Amino acid sequence: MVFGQLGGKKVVCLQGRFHPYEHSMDLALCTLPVRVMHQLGVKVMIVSNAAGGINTVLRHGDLMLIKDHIFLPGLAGFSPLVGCNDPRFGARFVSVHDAYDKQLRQLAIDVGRRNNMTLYEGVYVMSGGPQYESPAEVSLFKTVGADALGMSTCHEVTVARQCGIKVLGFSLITNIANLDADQSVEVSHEEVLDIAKQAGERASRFVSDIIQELTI
Ligand SMILES: O=P(O)(O)O[C@H]1O[C@H](CO)[C@@H](O)[C@H]1O
Ligand SMILES: Nc1nc2[nH]cnc2c(=O)[nH]1
Repeated sequence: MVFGQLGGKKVVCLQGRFHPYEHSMDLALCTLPVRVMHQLGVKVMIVSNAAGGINTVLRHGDLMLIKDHIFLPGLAGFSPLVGCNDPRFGARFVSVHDAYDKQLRQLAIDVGRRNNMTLYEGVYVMSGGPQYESPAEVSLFKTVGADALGMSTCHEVTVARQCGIKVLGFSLITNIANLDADQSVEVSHEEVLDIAKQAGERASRFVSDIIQELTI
């Protein structure tokens, strides 16, 4: 965790995140930093991730605001909220209806517009990974309404919502996930890292501009 000030606000920044595929799907462990942030008094969490584009409008380097998510591991019982519930972190049963705060999304859209950025809005689906998806799996996700695909974020957002932290999330599209099994093009982690590196500065400027304008 890095502590500092940005736009007159106190911020804490994670230098990385724990992925369920790195920790045998122990989602309670992977979300510990979110619970620590709650105990520190954090009110707003901004999450970002690298994701494969499913929606055909999405191209390499695009930013997609997350409007909603499909938490596949969570639906299958791998939720950070299973097990004993500690009421210091919120209720046993949690609504994620408004997981990605509408006012924060509007603020991000306004900031993007002022900076002439093209911003998409869509649904992020989290798979367990670490293998990338087969073309048939991507096609399944497309059918159920997903626009972008990754292996993170939903477990962190679920814990944040349980704690009452408001969330803004966006995906950087690092690869086109929507591929044909007969094409020779495939996703690689090198491609993901390369596009993420190129977009780093633009994405961090976007986040700082949003933080400057936060009124919470
Ligand atoms: O979601 P983040 O951590 O940004 O990274 C995404 O990119 C990695 C795969 O290339 C996976 O970890 C996936 O979740
Ligand atoms: N699951 C998944 N995660 C990603 N992270 C970056 N790209 C991808 C992708 O295509 N699929």
